[in-house]
Amino acid sequence: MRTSKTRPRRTRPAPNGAGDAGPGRAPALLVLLCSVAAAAAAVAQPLVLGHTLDLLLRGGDAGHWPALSAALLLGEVLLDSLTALFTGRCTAGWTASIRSRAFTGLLRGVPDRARPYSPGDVGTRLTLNAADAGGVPAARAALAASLVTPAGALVALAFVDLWVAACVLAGLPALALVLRAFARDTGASVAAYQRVQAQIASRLLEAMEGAATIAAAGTGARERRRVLAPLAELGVLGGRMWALHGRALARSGVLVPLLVLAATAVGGVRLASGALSVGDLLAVCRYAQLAAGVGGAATLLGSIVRGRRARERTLALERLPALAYGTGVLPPDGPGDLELRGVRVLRDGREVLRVDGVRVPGGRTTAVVGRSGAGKSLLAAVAGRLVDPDEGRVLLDGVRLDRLTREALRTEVAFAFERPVLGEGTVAEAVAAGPRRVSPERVRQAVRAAGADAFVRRLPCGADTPLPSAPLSGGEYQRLGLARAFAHAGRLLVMDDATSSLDTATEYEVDRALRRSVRPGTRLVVAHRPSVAARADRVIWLEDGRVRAVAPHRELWREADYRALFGADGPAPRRDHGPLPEGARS
Ligand SMILES: Nc1ncnc2c1ncn2[C@@H]1O[C@H](COP(=O)(O)OP(=O)(O)OP(=O)(O)O)[C@@H](O)[C@H]1O
Repeated sequence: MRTSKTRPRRTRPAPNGAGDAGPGRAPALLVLLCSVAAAAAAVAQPLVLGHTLDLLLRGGDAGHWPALSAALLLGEVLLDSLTALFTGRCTAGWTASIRSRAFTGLLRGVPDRARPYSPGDVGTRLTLNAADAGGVPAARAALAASLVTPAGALVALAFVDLWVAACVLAGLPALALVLRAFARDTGASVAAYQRVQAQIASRLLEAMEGAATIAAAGTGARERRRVLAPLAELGVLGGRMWALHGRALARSGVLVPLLVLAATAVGGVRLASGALSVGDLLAVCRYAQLAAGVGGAATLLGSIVRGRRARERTLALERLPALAYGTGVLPPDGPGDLELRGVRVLRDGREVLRVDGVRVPGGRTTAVVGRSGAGKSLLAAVAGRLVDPDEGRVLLDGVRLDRLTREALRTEVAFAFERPVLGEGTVAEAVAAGPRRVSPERVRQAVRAAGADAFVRRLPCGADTPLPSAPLSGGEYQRLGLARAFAHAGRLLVMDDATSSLDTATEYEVDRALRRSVRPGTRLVVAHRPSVAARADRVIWLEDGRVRAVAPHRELWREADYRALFGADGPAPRRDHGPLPEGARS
């Protein structure tokens, strides 16, 4: 096995896309400012109200004090409304930014590396988790402000009466302990809860995708049990979280009234001794309540803990390894010679592909065959650099693929897949979408070459029919994927089982049209049918991730093992297998 000395550049984490650095500090700062101002108004109120009461009790003119009390009350209401408004904006901004970073990372990531994340899991991360994560900056600002009220209340209390302040201060450590225990215990439960939530979403999505299979097999009840199986664990975890929350609230629910009662008692004694006025007692009771309000931080603390876990989960998608591109370009008018040298692909510590010294001649068609799991799709992905090999190098016209710019790579290498994803635009837009603009004429030509023109004409608005409202069969949809690849064909076209849903006659027609009317170039075709292998100039035969042979189909057909690949037994036929178009063989 030859391995390259200069390893190709490894994957690296995707950089953040432009414009998704988040809404910055401003929205959270606004939340902080408004809530601190509201807290300040709340703290000032008892002092002003107490003083107003004393003035009124004395029967004199209270002057501007009643108006000041009313203004403070109004101001607090207004500031609370502004806090709610800015909290919503801040949360929405951060949610959008976190979601878009994760989404960008997901789209940039090497597709093969995103495989462990099921669609349901990704859906949960991008929706529920992103929303929880987006709430953290506003919750953090609100938490900071929520500490201003008790702290301000304590200072004001000390200003009114030191004895009552000392009494409240003595009770606060117990409340702080309750909060600490809550934050610590909640963290673990929240992480597990989010994991199980994602598990249920994944299973549900799988079941929806396989609805036809489930209906046909009559396994609906079993599937329902499977989807809902993690529900019991979710219930336990949810119960545990609520119990923690409830316990924290219950403890602070006992502590807070006790603290207020103690403060009132001390204030009463001070009133009796003449050290406090009635207005002062009113202020003291209110301040004791505000100071003990530190317990309300438990809810905010819970949101922050939950949001931080959710952020980690969501942004794990941003950190998916992405391909790094070079600055190289391909020599103009190269024939499209592809070469794989010392290529090794490892997954989970296992070698799943090893290809060394294999050349795919330019301008010819090479089929890749092998049993299921032999490594055909991986070879196709490595050949067109959807995945970098862990070792070795792939060269197109003598240039390493990982040294090419993204543009050079994607305009010269086109892919067609078994199950293309074409988006929600019109048929024509779907075919035209790609690394470069293509003319409407080229789109029409590609649609014809893919054998799709007849059914596209029958659509309600022809090629202008939006895909979601186009009643297409699997094979028809597949042909639109082929048309897109044909429209953007460069010097290398990789077709990974891209004609699997076509009947043999249509497949043959598509092959003829491909040779006649699509830009000539190198074709690498993953094939399951002998007819496709027969039409190719050469065949790469893979077995257990290794190349067993590279030769024309007619030569390989002499081997029983090769014939067995296609379910053909018996002795080798004297003539080639499958329909051979003119000029298809060298
Ligand atoms: N991301 C991955 N993680 C783990 N194993 C992987 C990954 N990608 C591919 N493999 C493994 O590599 C082997 C080759 O996979 P590949 O999809 O290339 O097979 P294939 O020949 O195209 O099969 P089929 O004809 O069934 O599509 C399989 O054993 C597969 O499980």
